[in-house]
Amino acid sequence: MTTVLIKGLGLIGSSLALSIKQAHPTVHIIGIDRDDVSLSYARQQGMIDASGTDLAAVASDADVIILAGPVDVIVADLHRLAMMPLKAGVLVTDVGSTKQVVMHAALAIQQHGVTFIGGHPMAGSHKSGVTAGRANLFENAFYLLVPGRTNQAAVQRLQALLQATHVKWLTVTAIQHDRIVGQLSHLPHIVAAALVDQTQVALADSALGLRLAAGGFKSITRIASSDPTMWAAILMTNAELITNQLQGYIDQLLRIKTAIRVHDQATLYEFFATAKVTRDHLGPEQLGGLPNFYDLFLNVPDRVGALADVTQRLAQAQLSLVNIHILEIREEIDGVLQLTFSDLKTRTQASSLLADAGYQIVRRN
Ligand SMILES: NC(=O)c1ccc[n+]([C@@H]2O[C@H](COP(=O)([O-])OP(=O)(O)OC[C@H]3O[C@@H](n4cnc5c(N)ncnc54)[C@H](O)[C@@H]3O)[C@@H](O)[C@H]2O)c1
Ligand SMILES: O=C(O)C(=O)C[C@]1(C(=O)O)C=C[C@@H](O)C=C1
Repeated sequence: MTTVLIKGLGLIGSSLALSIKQAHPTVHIIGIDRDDVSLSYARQQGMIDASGTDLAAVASDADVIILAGPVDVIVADLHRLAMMPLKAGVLVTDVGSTKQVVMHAALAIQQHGVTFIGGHPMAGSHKSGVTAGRANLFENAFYLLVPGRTNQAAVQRLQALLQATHVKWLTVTAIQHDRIVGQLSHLPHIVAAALVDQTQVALADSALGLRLAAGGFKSITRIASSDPTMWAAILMTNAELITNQLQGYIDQLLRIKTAIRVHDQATLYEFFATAKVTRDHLGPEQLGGLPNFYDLFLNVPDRVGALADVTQRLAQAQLSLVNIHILEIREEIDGVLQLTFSDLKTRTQASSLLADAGYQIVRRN
């Protein structure tokens, strides 16, 4: 029997537990968390088979250890694991959002012959905690691996364990990881939080203030609802790269500020036009899109029952869906629904059916 230990049963830890159970129902999962309520919930939901609060008490039982707490906790856990007896052949991995600091902390267990693979599923949510966990959270997302000198067999062992995540595996170095993810994830979280905080202060004297926020403000600031403990740890463990990237962003804002002040229409046009071209090419398929499957993207109105209407129509016509994903739903504005089919014929039939029912097809690929 394989025993998997997951430390940190929040959004990511519980989602991994669910997907492991899906592909390997006989795997014995032990969950560790400092929060007893999360552990009871996870046991009730069948995400885990056993629970504990002390890493030292159960670490030596595990064939695989997944560290899924905030990055600073992952670092501390790696240091503690280096002092504990572990099973021969144990595979240790993490899910932290920064990798250089984690890989450095893993050196101690690696020196004891333990296999460590740095990991980071590039999917998540602004919601945190065990109740937000979903087996399909990572579907279509990139799952970045930093195997270092780990052999390919260990990488394949991890990928087989996490096969039901349906991710796209990608190997990177820790520095590559932190630079790219710093720009694509860490910086945007700072921008979102800064905008919310600054707006709150700027409109504090207005009775309406933030209540008037519409689609634009809400879509750019969704991630400002993320967990502050997790984000403080991320910024502190990727500080140098992020401060440089933040400076690049501040420089860009200052350039635009000047263009606005001097009424430099050409610069302002260029600013928006360049961003539009880049963003338009980052189509929904790059946010998801199962390889070798057939996607249909359609606009859905922001009204109760729209999602149910689409799925019911498909079910009545016996058109099977592989996956359904809401890419964007904004209040009072159409959202985009990604429907994935296993073959072209079904996708073509679904496309005609939904177009006939009045849905606007955005694209097919
Ligand atoms: N949220 C995302 O979008 C996302 C995506 C990819 C990776 N990550 C990374 O995954 C990790 C977990 O993030 P999450 O979103 O699941 O966070 P979360 O807040 O949902 O879960 C963290 C869990 O760890 C537990 N915990 C915290 N400190 C602990 C300690 N000292 N001992 C025992 N348990 C402890 C908490 O009780 C909680 O259940 C973080 O390192 C984060 O950077 C997050
Ligand atoms: O979708 C979200 O809400 C996320 O914030 C997910 C997100 C990100 O895209 O920045 C957040 C942190 C992770 O390390 C990876 C993914």
